[in-house]
Order: sequence, then structure tokens, then C-alpha cells
Amino acid sequence: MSGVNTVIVHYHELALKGRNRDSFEQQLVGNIRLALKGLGIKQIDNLRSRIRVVLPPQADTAAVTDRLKRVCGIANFSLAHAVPLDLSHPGLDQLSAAVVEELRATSCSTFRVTARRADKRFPFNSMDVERAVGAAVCVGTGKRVSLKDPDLTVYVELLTKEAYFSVEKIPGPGGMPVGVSGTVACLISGGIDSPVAAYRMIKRGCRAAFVHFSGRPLVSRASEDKVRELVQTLTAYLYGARLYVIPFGEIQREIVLNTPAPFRVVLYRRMMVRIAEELARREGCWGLVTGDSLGQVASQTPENLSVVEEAAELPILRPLIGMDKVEIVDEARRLGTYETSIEPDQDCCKLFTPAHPSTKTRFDELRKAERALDITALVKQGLDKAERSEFTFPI
Ligand SMILES: Nc1ncnc2c1ncn2[C@@H]1O[C@H](COP(=O)(O)OP(=O)(O)OP(=O)(O)O)[C@@H](O)[C@H]1O
Repeated sequence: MSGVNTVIVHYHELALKGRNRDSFEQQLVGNIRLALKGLGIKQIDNLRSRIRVVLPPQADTAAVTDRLKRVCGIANFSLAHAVPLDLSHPGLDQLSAAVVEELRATSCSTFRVTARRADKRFPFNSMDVERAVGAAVCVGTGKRVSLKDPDLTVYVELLTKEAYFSVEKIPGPGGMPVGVSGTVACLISGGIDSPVAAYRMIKRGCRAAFVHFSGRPLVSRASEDKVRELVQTLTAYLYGARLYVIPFGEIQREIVLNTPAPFRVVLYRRMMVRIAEELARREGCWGLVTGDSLGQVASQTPENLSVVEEAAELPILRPLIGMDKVEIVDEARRLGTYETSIEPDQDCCKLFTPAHPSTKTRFDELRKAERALDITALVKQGLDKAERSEFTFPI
């Protein structure tokens, strides 16, 4: 689309009241600024109910679009043409002429105009604008109006001194701007589910710190490399993130040597949760996030989820608990994490996996088994070996 010089961003306003609304908007404007870093954009304005991004001449609109599609809190946005608005002249000639010129260059045969006013004090209402611009397009291009099923919709926004029009609304992720819901610690495994779980929380406005347990030194760094790639992908939604990698192989060996085989999987998980919780507190997180989905594997039965839960004081958030695998896979594909997640690795959870893991672990049995372990020393061992790295966006 030629002549595009502005992006108009919309967010869902329902349930936004008072101070919530101010902080939501401020955060969203700040996040848009971070997301568009390096693209030469200087002016981003918070207007009533929408945000305006002024594009410099020769802006890379494909890159702007690609980045804005990942800004949580955006319901939709459009690449628009700005036209000066003269309120003393109700004919809207300048706007109509610009729309006619734009539509002449398109092959559509039917169209409709959908207008919105930011300011109800205008001397005309939305329908007047739709009629005036629509009539000009019919005369100027020979195209026909179809209100029900148009080939193309022209969206017009009227602000106080300018009108904006565009021919496409591009969906954003929806949700809330990252930063309005505190920080959570996401346990990320390198599999399909945990990056999707992290994203679900990011989309509800959380910043994220990531924690990965690798089977090192008993296995290679393959899972760590995958996790780094996954965190980098998610950083496009977060703008900055921190990852802790904990070599977990020795701790697993302790568990294997000292406890009954059927409890291993749950005991690994309880140790992970304890170590992650310490890191979460350091990072100021209010919850732990896992990719558990009910009944998917042995560690995700109601009984086993409950005994893992008990090892943590912070809430364990499981945003995928009620999702089917196909739904999770679809979301991973949309997110761009799926291809990385399916690369082969040696996940630490597959180390010494028992042939018959307990699926209905009882608290009393488990506590008895754990008495054979020096939990405090093992948590310390994990924390002492944790390796921290930082991720930024754009890279
Ligand atoms: N090595 C690990 N490091 C960090 N978190 C882990 C690790 N293994 C498991 N988890 C956490 O526990 C959750 C459940 O893991 P599990 O292996 O039982 O199921 P999964 O369906 O294979 O999950 P995923 O697809 O995320 O690997 C994961 O989603 C993740 O949040």
C-alpha cells in the first residue's frame, strides 16, 4: 500500500478502568517502542483508545508489521494514510479524494467504508462519513458498495485534526501488555509444551524468567541449545529475558541411588520445583509455570501433580492443564517454537526412567522415600551450579 505513513493500534478496552487503564496504556506504548527498536521510529503517541505510530519516510512496513503482530495487548492494527481533517468543511473532500486514489489502484469490485470517531463533537457522525466517502469512491472508481460481503473494507478513523484510512486490519496477539502482571518463573524443558505455557503467561502480561534442568554432566548440552533457541524466540514477545540452566545429572543420580525406582519421575520434579522456587524468589517472581497438561504423561496424573505441587510454596501455574496435545501443537506452530521443540535431544527426565513409574503416588510413600535424600544439600548443589544468561530483542 503506497503512501502509508502511520500505524493505528487498537487494544481491547473492556475491563480497563481508572489507574489500570493508565498503566496498561503506558506499558503498551513502552512495549511498542521496544518492539520497534532499530526501525527508525521516533514518534509513538497515546491517543484516546488507540495508539499512533508515526512512520518515517521509507519505513520498513513489513518489519513493523511483523514486530507489532507479537506485541501482547494489541487487539489489531492497521497501516494507514493520514489525511488532514478540516472540521469547518463537512464535505470531507480531501479524505474522499485520498481514498478514491488508493482504491483506484486495487482490483476489488465491491467495497464498504467503516468509520469511527474519536471525538463525538464532530459536526458529522460516523455514518455521514461512510456515506460521503462511499459515494465519492463509487463516482471516482466505478466500484460498487456491498455492506454485507465486500471484497475490501476501508477503515476510517477520525481524530481531532486528522483522519486515517486503511484497507486492512491486522490481528495482534490480544491479551495484556507484558509487564502489567508481574514476573513468573517458567520451567522450560525443550519439549513442545513448556514454551507454549510460558507464552500463555506472557500474553496475560507477565514478564518471564526461564529455568532449565539439563542432564549434564551425564548427557550432552543438546537440550540446552534447544532451550536457548526457544527462549530467544520467546524474547521477541518479552524484549528481554533471563535463563538459568541447572546441570541436574548428579542430582538425578543421587535420587536414583537412594530411592525406589517408581518414584523417580515425581522426585525429579519435586527437586526441580524446589530449585526453581529459590531462583524465582531471587528474580521477584510470584509463581512457577509448567507445561503440564492433565493426564498426558505419568507425571501429570491428578495424584502426581498434587505431590509435585506440595514441594513448592509459590503457586504452580499450569496454563495448558485443560488443553489437548493437538491444540498445544497448533499454538506452538503459530508461535514459531514447534520446529525447535521437535529437534532430538536428551532430556534429563528420560535419564534412568523407570519401566513402571508410579502414576498414583501417595504423600506418605513419597515423604518416606525423600527421607533418604539430603534435600537442602541437593537444592544448594543445584543453585551453586546454575548458569545465568541474558537474552535481548532484537538480537
Ligand atoms: N528438564 C526440564 N527443565 C525445566 N522444566 C522441565 C524439565 N522437564 C520438565 N519440566 C517442566 O515440567 C513440565 C512437564 O514435563 P513433562 O516432561 O512431564 O511433560 P511434557 O509434556 O513432555 O512437557 P514438555 O513438552 O514441556 O517437555 C514441562 O512442561 C516443564 O514445565
